[in-house]
Amino acid sequence: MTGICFLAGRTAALIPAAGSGTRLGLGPKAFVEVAGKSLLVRSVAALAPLVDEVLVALPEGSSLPEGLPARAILGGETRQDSVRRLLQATSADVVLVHDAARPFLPAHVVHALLEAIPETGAATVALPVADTLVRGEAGRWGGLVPRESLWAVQTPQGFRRELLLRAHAAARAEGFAATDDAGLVARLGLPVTLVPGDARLFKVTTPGDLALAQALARVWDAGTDDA
Ligand SMILES: Nc1ccn([C@@H]2O[C@H](COP(=O)(O)OP(=O)(O)OP(=O)(O)O)[C@@H](O)[C@H]2O)c(=O)n1
Ligand SMILES: C[C@](O)(CO)[C@H](O)COP(=O)(O)O
Repeated sequence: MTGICFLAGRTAALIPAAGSGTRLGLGPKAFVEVAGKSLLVRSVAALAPLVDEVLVALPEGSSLPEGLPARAILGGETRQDSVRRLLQATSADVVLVHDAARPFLPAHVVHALLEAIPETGAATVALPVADTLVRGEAGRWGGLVPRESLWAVQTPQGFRRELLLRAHAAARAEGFAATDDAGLVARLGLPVTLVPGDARLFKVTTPGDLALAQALARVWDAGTDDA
């Protein structure tokens, strides 16, 4: 396999990029550009050197930019559907699922994730919560939520492919929907390793996130941050 030598077999990056970007309001989000490069191009470029193949789930009627080192498939109705289709389109032994909407992916995070996968077969990048957390009740302070032991889940998430296929099949059979893939594995009662993530891995979801991404791109593209 390419680059990483502590995992046996082939590794594929699976990039769900078929969302409509409703909260951002600029059309299909993966094609929105930050400093001249789309979120999708940035995510593929971060992963392609570290894996054997890259597969991308796209919205109907769209195609990959020319020259991008990736293969496209048609995405599904939901993120979960898109990831299931991606899983079915590869025979890799290990898969890394990464949101196109998280364009700033440091290589050291991918290395740490790949290193963590063999122990349990399932691992996700996540960040310990740093803010005070509170329940909102009708717009008022409804009570503190202790933040100790709480992590905010990011992507990439890495799995033995067979394990994630099993988790997706079980979820589909039972009509269960989760907002991420590690949650489907955890739901089977199986362990998921948490790998410390990175603040720069935020998901571009709202116009405010896009403004942050434009600012970060200036140092990221100049190579003047510490990634
Ligand atoms: N049917 C879908 C829905 C989402 N995604 C992908 O899953 C990732 C996380 O989804 P999100 O940030 O929610 O993107 P959107 O669904 O595009 O955003 P919104 O919910 O605001 O419409 C994105 O890379 C998105 O393209 C996908 O592949 N297929
Ligand atoms: C997968 C994910 O990015 C982990 O935090 C998140 O759950 C995606 O959520 P979304 O509502 O589909 O953006």
